[in-house]
Amino acid sequence: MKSPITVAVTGAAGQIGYSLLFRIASGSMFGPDQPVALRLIEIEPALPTLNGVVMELDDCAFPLLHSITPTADLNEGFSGVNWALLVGSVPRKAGMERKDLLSINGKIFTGQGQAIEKNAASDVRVVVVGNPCNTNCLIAKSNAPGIPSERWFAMTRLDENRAKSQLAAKAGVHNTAVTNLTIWGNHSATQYPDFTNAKINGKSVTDVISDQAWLEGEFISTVQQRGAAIIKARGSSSAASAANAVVDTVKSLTTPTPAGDWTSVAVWSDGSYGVEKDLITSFPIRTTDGTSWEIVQDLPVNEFSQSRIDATINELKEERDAVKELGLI
Ligand SMILES: NC(=O)c1ccc[n+]([C@@H]2O[C@H](COP(=O)([O-])OP(=O)(O)OC[C@H]3O[C@@H](n4cnc5c(N)ncnc54)[C@H](O)[C@@H]3O)[C@@H](O)[C@H]2O)c1
Repeated sequence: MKSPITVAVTGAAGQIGYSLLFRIASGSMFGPDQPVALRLIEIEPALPTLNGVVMELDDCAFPLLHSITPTADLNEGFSGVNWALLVGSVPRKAGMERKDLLSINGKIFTGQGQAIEKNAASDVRVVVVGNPCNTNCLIAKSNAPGIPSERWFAMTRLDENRAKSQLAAKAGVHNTAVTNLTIWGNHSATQYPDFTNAKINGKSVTDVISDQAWLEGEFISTVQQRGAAIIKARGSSSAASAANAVVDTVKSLTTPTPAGDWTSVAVWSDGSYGVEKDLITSFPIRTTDGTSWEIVQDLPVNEFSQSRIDATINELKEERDAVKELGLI
């Protein structure tokens, strides 16, 4: 038996946590022969609810679940962790400005960044899910300067999965036929799902779907607005699909990418594709060894794509400037 991987999940008593923890504990994230030690981090008032989740995890008798540590103490929660999945954050409420949200959540992610740097294992990798996830990741990373830049990720995989599913439905194929789908930029309504470089059964999407107006219009807006559509339909935000995307994100970062394909995840910009350095931006990413990764280079970016990418990058710059002004980075 392998020795356990230690995984911290913040916001563990929340909606996403309620799906995610059971997927991790069952082996979906790290494989059927990899034991996991879970560190479940919550704010003090949510600990009783978290206790109920722990009881349910116990009741599953998962063979791979090595231990469970529920805690509101960041030092204990991040101690020796190999993966930190930062899901918890405060949702935007009616009347709250984006700046207020950045300020409230910013404070959470400064503290978590510092605690990760102080306590985590030397190989720690961090995936930020709590919104606004790109900028929260930037804040946490800026507060943990000792952790290498390539270990920080923010989640855009749910957007990639949504985009693949929309393209598959339009083309009348199974979603596995859709590959090479990049989400560029911010996980927000400005994100750009790039159909120009995506493929369906190895062919360019634009060769398979001739309805260019749909691709440039409804397809993009459906993906951008999918979160809002789910809130409207369900009365609460996407949770099981978000948890599934966290599983997919970690799996894609820990297993070699299929030849010729890539996945979407927001990473530290090294200036690729003219994106300002240091922004946490979603790019096409691939890994050959499941540890290191690279931004796929030299994809064609036409005028339409460039204008969309510029819009989402501009939003990221505005968020970065706002948190800089607040003294969070
Ligand atoms: N990146 C994505 O694709 C994506 C997709 C869906 C949701 N999200 C985001 O994920 C986050 C969580 O969503 P949810 O539906 O689980 O929300 P939720 O409100 O159900 O749960 C959030 C949990 O976080 C906890 N929390 C708040 N502050 C905390 C802190 N400082 N430390 C630890 N825990 C804390 C809360 O107590 C709560 O239990 C939200 O910000 C949501 O917008 C991101």
